[in-house]
Amino acid sequence: MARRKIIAGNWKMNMTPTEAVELVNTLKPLVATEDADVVFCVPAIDIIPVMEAAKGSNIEVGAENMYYEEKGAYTGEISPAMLTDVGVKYVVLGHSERREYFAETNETVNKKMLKAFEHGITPIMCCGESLEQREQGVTMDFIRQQVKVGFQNVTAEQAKTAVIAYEPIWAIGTGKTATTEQAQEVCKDIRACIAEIYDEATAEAIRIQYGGSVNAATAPELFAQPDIDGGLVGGAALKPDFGKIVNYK
Ligand SMILES: O=C(CO)COP(=O)(O)O
Repeated sequence: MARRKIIAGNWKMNMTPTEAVELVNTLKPLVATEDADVVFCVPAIDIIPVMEAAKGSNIEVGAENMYYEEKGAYTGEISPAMLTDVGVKYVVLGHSERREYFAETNETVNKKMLKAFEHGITPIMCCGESLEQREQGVTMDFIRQQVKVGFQNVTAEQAKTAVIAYEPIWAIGTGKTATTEQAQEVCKDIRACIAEIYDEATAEAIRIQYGGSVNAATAPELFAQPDIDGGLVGGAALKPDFGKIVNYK
């Protein structure tokens, strides 16, 4: 069974609601395709205007984060029900920037994963090593731990619908894309890890993206790899180039 590609933009803390609507209007015709799922993961305040602007297009809207409690005294947080209420289908969880600047751990990512599934939101769970870890040769040990803990108590049926984004930290926003071989190797190992936790059928179904300085030039080769099912794109998702990335073939 061929997995459907999923190409997502992670806008990070860019684009005011006004700018967001302009960007969607620019990108809408450029990202039209029937061959892949196209997701714009945007800041919480942009979600509703982006959904309005994207109406009638193939663009799905995702969030960049979410809290794991249902509701209550958690100043500044966004709940899963707030996202589903406006039709959000995806949420990026455990991005390395959230792990680094907002103290997210494998355990909090796991809590968010379970909540996302409970509410029918597809998580895009990020993992990836630092340059130091790569140089020390512990890349896969580190990522396996992120995946194992992140998927704790997630059922095989849920895991089949999940998305994992492999994002080497040293490749994010640096212009230094991992080589195709490096990216394919780790994505293959992540799939093997899922097969160990669950079974072959789950490993075959789960979609694994590569992220880190993906651009229109590198996307075609990366996305042609057997274990890379698309990308999570930062900087280039804010430009017309995102249309070329989506229509990489
Ligand atoms: O972090 C990323 C996507 O989540 C990658 O960002 P860049 O594409 O800007 O390197």
